[in-house]
Amino acid sequence: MLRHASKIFTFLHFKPTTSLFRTYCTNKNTTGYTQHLTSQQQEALNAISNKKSVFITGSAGTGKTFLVSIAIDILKNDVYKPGEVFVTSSTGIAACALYGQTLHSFAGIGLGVGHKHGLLEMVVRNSDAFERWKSVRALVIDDISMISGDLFDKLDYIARTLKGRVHKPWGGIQLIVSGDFFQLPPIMDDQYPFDRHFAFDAKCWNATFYLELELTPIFRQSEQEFIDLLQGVRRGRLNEEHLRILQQYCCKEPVDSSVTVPYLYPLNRDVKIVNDARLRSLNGKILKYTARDTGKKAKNLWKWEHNRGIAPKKLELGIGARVMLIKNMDVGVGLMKGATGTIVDFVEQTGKKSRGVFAKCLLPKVRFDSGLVHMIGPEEWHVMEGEKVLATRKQIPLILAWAISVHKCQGMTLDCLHTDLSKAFGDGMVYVALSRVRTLRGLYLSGFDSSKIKAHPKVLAFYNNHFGSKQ
Ligand SMILES: Nc1ncnc2c1ncn2[C@@H]1O[C@H](COP(=O)(O)OP(=O)(O)OP(=O)(O)O)[C@@H](O)[C@H]1O
Repeated sequence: MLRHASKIFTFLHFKPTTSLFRTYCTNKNTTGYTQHLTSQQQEALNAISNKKSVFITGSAGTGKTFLVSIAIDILKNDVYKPGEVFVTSSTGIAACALYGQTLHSFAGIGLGVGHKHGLLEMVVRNSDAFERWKSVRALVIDDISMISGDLFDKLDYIARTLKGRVHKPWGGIQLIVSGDFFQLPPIMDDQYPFDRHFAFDAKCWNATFYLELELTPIFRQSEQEFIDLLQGVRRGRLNEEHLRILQQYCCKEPVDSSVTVPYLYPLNRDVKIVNDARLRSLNGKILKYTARDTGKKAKNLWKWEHNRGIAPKKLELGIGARVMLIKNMDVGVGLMKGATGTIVDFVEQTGKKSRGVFAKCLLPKVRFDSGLVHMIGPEEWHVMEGEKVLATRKQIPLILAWAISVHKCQGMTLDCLHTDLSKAFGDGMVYVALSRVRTLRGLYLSGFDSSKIKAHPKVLAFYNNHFGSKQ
């Protein structure tokens, strides 16, 4: 009781109290969050509310994204004007989750290829991008692991020049950067100088941050042996005990045959083949849902954003289809991103909510694995530029879920998953896949190859040097 009370005490004594309390209440009302902040999370928010640049890292499930969403609220409401805070991510999926845009589209640098002077000229010629750089006072970058050090330095150069403060890192813009370098790395490309592959390799990295913080308590998993195993996988170091546990979960079949476990594939191509084949094998009627996209400005840009976002343009569903919810609807009753279930019916829906968007106004009724049966109506996704809505997509918040890609499930928490670790490629992929699942009981492996579990030596060295974390 005392412990609980003191946690609330520290929570309420965080400055600015009003904003955090508002965030907390907002979260509670709309998504059912009821968490209290850890002292590390509070330390980060203290620095952020004092306009310091902060790098937040930590293992999967330590609450990085959760913390960043609170930080955004504080920055927009208590530190700056909403239009001075820009929220970005390396991928459209993560950007949509935080109601932001990709870093590339914020910056107005196209693919970001070429010399920094050329990119600066590109920004100056683009009045919208130029205006964004002029207005931005705080820039949030989530999922930093997929941004290269080369790009990080180029953006620092653009910021210094456009802000007219060439001696200040990022021209004095406050940076809130989060991510885990042990997860998916930047796509290898000849254009990146090898010595500046990771963002932490950037020449400006050390000068940029006032605080670099590694969050340690893990919230997604609670079994200690699973947490230890995941830490081993994260660092590419598996001991005999970890290998024995993975072996034990290899080729295990679901005990309850009525439970269908989603299969995680590294490649989208494989995901589509499996889902299409399974949908057609149901031999039932297939209903097609086409998303309604709106937004006048930068049509190509938002199409590009959405295509990397999570709501599909075209969605095919049928009775018996395995589906996954891709948006938090009501966390309190279990309608959260990542919840899986089966379509049991289609229900005719008249009225405003479904008008004109979906074929025959039939909405899917899903029996979730939790037992909850719920009709799923359309939801909206926005591509934001600061406070401005650039584009909106309206679609049923479901995807077929016999198979899912590792990239699509990033940031998600799953009750169970099936994967073949021997097919993984690249650093971090095995770790991202395994760390989605809450418990070892929910893990089904059809193979694993211990040589595929590896961490990049530079990433290991970065964490050892910066955080002294050698666990
Ligand atoms: N202080 C806290 N107390 C309790 N739960 C928390 C706390 N902070 C975060 N969580 C919960 O932990 C879970 C994981 O958080 P989140 O998705 O933000 O982790 P993450 O570090 O971004 O993970 P990943 O790297 O896999 O994307 C969420 O359900 C979140 O609500």
